[in-house]
Amino acid sequence: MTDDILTLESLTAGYLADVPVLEGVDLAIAPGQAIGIIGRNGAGKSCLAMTIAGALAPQHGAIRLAGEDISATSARARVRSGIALVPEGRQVFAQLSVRENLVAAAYGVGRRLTGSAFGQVTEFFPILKKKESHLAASLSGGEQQMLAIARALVQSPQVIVCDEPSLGLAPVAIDSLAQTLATIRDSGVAFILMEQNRGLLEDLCSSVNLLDAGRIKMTVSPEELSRPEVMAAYLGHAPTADAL
Ligand SMILES: Nc1ncnc2c1ncn2[C@@H]1O[C@H](COP(=O)(O)OP(=O)(O)OP(=O)(O)O)[C@@H](O)[C@H]1O
Repeated sequence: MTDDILTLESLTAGYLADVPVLEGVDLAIAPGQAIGIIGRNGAGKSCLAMTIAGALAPQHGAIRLAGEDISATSARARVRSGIALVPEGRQVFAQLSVRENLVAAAYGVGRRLTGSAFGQVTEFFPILKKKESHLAASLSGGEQQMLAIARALVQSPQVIVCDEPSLGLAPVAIDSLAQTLATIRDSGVAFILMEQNRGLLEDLCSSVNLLDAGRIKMTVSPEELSRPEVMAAYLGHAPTADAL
């Protein structure tokens, strides 16, 4: 028995039956720990996020939450048991207000959004409280990302899987996102970040895994990301000055 909240054991999975994208992935993550996943386009990062969240079923191997094998459970059961997905592209309900988006997320785990839950979550993102009646479509990209994370938080997750949270955000929005995610992590929530932004990985993660053609090719500390051989493995060629 370990203290890890989530473990993946020899996980093989893909979008189509018998066409594996991920092969033999092993990962372990403790409460209050964040780990990063990097990889080229098509390496399988989104496939990994969706398999952990239960949107894709494993073909082989196991996913354990607090030691219990949840590999065969549905996406709905996964989120109820404490695994929340913040999908690539945010996917908030554009034509619902900020508050309605949070009500819908709470409903997804069979709860009403209480005033105190709304207060707790918007403490992390005060702008969402200020804009609670605004349509999600009217929010900036950074605010929509905050809403996507707030939707996960109202589901009281033990693990949040974030697929490319910095995508399309300005540097200042990424800095502010990193600070907030660090506060959430320090409250005991575990994070898996499919992410390309080195600053965000350095601010949040204790280790970073390089996914290459569906396999974990190496695991490094965030500080090691700038090593030429790590960057070359990630990029597939010698690094240039602005890479990663
Ligand atoms: N819906 C799908 N059906 C079948 N194959 C898919 C589907 N989506 C992606 N793939 C394939 O699965 C492989 C992994 O894709 P995936 O999107 O998981 O990688 P990724 O690392 O998230 O890439 P990106 O950084 O471009 O989002 C790729 O070869 C891709 O072409």
